[in-house]
Amino acid sequence: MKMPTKMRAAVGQMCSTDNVKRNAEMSASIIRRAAAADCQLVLLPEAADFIADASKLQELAKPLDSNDFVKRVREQAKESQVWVSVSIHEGTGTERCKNATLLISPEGEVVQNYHKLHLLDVNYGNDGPILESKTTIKGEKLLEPYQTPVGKLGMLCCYDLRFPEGALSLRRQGAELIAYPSAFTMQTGKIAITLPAALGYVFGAKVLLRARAIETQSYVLAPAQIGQHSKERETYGHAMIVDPWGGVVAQASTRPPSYPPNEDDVDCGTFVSAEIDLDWVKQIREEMPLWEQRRSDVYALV
Ligand SMILES: O=C(O)CNC(=O)[C@H](CS)NC(=O)CCC(=O)C(=O)O
Repeated sequence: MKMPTKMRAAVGQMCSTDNVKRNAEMSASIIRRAAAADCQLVLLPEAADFIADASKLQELAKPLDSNDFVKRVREQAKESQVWVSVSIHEGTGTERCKNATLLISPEGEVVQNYHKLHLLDVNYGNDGPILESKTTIKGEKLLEPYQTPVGKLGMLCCYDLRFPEGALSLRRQGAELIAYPSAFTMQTGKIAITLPAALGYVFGAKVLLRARAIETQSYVLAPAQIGQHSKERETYGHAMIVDPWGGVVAQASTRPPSYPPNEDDVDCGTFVSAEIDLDWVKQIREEMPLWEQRRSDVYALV
């Protein structure tokens, strides 16, 4: 009998605050509900553990072996019997943390820990300057795509989106799905398009997420933070799933949760899901064999 190849993945959208315990319960709630909706893989956004003032980093960023947030998410993955990916601030015992994306099995084990390669050190418009490297140690390697029931999952994170080499390299290593857990800034969320000016703004990251999906012929999974996290921090949302032709097949509501947050409402996170069709991925790659047509005689391959 042919194994079923159509499975479901979910991307979460939430508004993490400096209340780690609450963020853990919000994460668990998304996992529980997505599992009940027949998803085998649930992705939670960047900084799911907390979004807080840099002065609180030392206190809140815990190493993996003593991290109550991670413990709670692992328990829920096990209870709900799903694969989970979640991004956190991993404490290192130094002044800076690592921007870590964990992959957790349905047994509740952490099977991968990817550290964000590209840090958001920028100075533009109303957002800037932002210096992620002040608080974060950058990662040093890509991890080999991991075989999940939904497909081979390659891990990247948020700002990594702007460096297509990472996605191309993961595809070369066999990725069928590429994850970009994110906390998009308000300014990069919107990019101005000049023609026609009347249309105003399009969502910049959406352009990039679709480009990464099209050029790697892979599903792109982007869970996201949304809304007002504190007086100072706001993110853009737009959690989405893009199919390997670049179609946005799922996008979360653009409505942010209320601020200040209702601390008792741990079910205010949302998720959207999509069917993942690996037969189609295979077919697209056969019909348009980009990886056999690359010109290594002309340019360096990633
Ligand atoms: O650690 C935290 O508190 C949460 N992390 C973030 O918000 C990170 C770094 S500050 N955000 C991004 O990388 C957005 C990139 C972006 O928006 C783009 O490339 O368009």
